[in-house]
Amino acid sequence: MPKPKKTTGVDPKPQTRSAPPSSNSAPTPDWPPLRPLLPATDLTLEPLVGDQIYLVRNFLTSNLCKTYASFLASLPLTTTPGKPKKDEAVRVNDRFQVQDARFAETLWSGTALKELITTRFLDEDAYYNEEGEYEPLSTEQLAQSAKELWGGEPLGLNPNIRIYRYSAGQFFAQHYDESNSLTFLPQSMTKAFPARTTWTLLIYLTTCSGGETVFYPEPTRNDRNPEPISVAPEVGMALLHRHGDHCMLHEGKEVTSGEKWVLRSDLVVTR
Ligand SMILES: O=C(O)CCC(=O)C(=O)O
Ligand SMILES: [Fe+2]
Repeated sequence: MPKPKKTTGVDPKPQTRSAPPSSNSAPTPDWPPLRPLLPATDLTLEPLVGDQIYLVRNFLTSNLCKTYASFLASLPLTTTPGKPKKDEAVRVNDRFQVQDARFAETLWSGTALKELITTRFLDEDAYYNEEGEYEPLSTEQLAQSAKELWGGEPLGLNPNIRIYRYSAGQFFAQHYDESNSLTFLPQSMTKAFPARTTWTLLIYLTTCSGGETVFYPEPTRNDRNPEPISVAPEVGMALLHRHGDHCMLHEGKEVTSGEKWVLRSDLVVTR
């Protein structure tokens, strides 16, 4: 098997809310409003592999996904070449990329994501002491746990928004996602932070045949031949996986029928 590659395609230039769009980026789309949504209280961050992969089912409603898939089809998507540049993973899909800090902020705080990531990321067990009694965490304890899980204090989402459409025959070969450094200005603050991305966010807008995102755990002494972990796209499901130094090898399997639409960003935390 050829050595898996790192992906690029992430604009490493620092971006802030007030930064003018860079000349090589597309004009920001007139995104449909993110409604209807389920109330945040109906959603959970479900650990698929603790500390590595989390799912949020029904993160976007199926009506909203339909609206988005047809809206996104009107954007100028470009087919990535089958022959990648040196050191890039083979990736064959249609893609659209834009720097849009405002949309990234809406996706963060206009949905359940911010709440799930900053306050509702712990397992039930974390709230029970050794005697089995319920013991709420202090604000400081919660912030410390968030920092440990997310690799820093969560600030928001990467303004670098990527849209993928995979039709039958298209795929994204095995690779690791890289962490990127950026300067980040959260909506509610006046000061920009040195920041970096630590987790990949994928939001599936459709289902299809094939097209699973498959993760390959590293063999360990206890498990020399771990089973791959396969996630089949579900309408409106969000997937978060750790990237950078602790990224699991993964791929987007070939779509065999239908279309797989994915919206991608990354979690941004303090550096
Ligand atoms: O489309 C997928 O299932 C995987 C996408 C991916 O790995 C990426 O965007 O880096
Ligand atoms: Fe990836």
